[in-house]
Amino acid sequence: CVLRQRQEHSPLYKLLDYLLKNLEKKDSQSFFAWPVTDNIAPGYSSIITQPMDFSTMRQKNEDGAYTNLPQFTDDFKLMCSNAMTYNQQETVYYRAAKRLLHGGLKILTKEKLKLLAPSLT
Ligand SMILES: COc1ccc(OC)c(-c2cc(C(C)=O)n3cccnc23)c1
Repeated sequence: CVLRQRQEHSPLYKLLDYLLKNLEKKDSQSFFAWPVTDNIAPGYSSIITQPMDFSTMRQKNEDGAYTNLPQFTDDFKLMCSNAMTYNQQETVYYRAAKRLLHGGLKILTKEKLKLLAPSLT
């Protein structure tokens, strides 16, 4: 059998993996861990045309689909705004999304992060 060369991960991959772990910690109820299904959220797939969740973001990072930090940040914002579109303002999901968005953007837009090599942002 051909020995699979262990793929070295790029600096961007490692940064996004680190950021993902920290963002997922903010979702203590795992509302954003997996894709929202029409079973748990009636009509979801006809209202939300671009679904996004942490497991999809993780898979995209594994696949090398992110080539810079803004692409990753866009998916994070999409995930939160989907929840603030589908769910009414007074729901636990809307509030969780709003909290996650603000807490997450603080990490993602830190000046320190932007000082990283320009190729990462
Ligand atoms: C109550 O337990 C769970 C478990 C997983 C969920 O989404 C992956 C959700 C969930 C997550 C969402 C979102 C993110 O809109 N949602 C909306 C309506 C009804 N349920 C949800 C809830």
